[in-house]
Amino acid sequence: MITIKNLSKTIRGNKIIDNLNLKLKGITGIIGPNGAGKSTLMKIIASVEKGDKGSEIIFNNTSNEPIRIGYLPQNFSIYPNLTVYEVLKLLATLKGNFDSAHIEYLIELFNLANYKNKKMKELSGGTHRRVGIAQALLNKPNYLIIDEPTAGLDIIECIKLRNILLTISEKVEDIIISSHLPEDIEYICNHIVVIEKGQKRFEGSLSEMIQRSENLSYEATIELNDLQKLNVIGEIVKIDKISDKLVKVKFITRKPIADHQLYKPVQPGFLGSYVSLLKGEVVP
Ligand SMILES: Nc1ncnc2c1ncn2[C@@H]1O[C@H](COP(=O)(O)OP(=O)(O)OP(=O)(O)O)[C@@H](O)[C@H]1O
Repeated sequence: MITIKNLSKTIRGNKIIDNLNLKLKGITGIIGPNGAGKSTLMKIIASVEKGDKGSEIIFNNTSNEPIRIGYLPQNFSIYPNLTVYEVLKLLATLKGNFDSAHIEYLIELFNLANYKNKKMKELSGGTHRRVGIAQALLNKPNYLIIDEPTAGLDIIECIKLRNILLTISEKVEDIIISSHLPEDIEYICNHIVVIEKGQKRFEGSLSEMIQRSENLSYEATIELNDLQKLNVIGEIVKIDKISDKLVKVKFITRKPIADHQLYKPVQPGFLGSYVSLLKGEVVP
């Protein structure tokens, strides 16, 4: 578990992180809108940056192993003219942990065998991201910090990477993933932190998060032309097209809904709960 106490970060007079207190355990997903402070928080946990005076990050290591942190920054673009193998070898050496068998294991785990001799600048976004996570595992970390694992990836690459992260989770004490994609968090994480404007809006399990916004979520089948009217009643979180004119819409609202023939109460799901939290519909 990683305990974060009174963490603040001020950059040029702006409070980017505002007194965060968190207990991160298992696979934690940090989610929030653009500019919420996720990357800044990840950098501080990875010890790349420091919090303001009085901020504490405590690694509650359950084993006798020394603390080793693996980190994938949001923008991982290094050594464009080196091959995948050369990058892994170089970074392992720099981390003081060159082990060719482990590099081969990571190449296999991340399905990189066909790219071993390709230059970094020749890789697709998905392959690049896989190399990024592989390099974060070079020092056999017990804490893994991955900033936006699926940034810019297509849906198939996203699914592959999520599966790999689940596989890795058995080998490390804690994984912390930040994302602005609800799917990343919903499918991988057992502990969720929602931050906005550097402040905590929620911390807990998926079921606890969903519980917070129960009785706020509804579904209705309406004419496409009526979508704007629904926008006045609540916040639309999902639209499924039924025909050229009809759509099934899921929305959240705190306003009392009388017509339960038209508007049926439904489970909010992760996305509904997340939007409720950001819209201040539920009390954190
Ligand atoms: N070095 C810096 N100097 C000035 N402002 C910064 C710096 N680093 C971050 N910020 C500001 O802090 C805020 C939070 O940035 P951060 O990158 O941590 O957010 P984020 O939640 O990761 O956003 P995104 O999802 O867009 O990546 C933003 O308003 C950003 O402009």
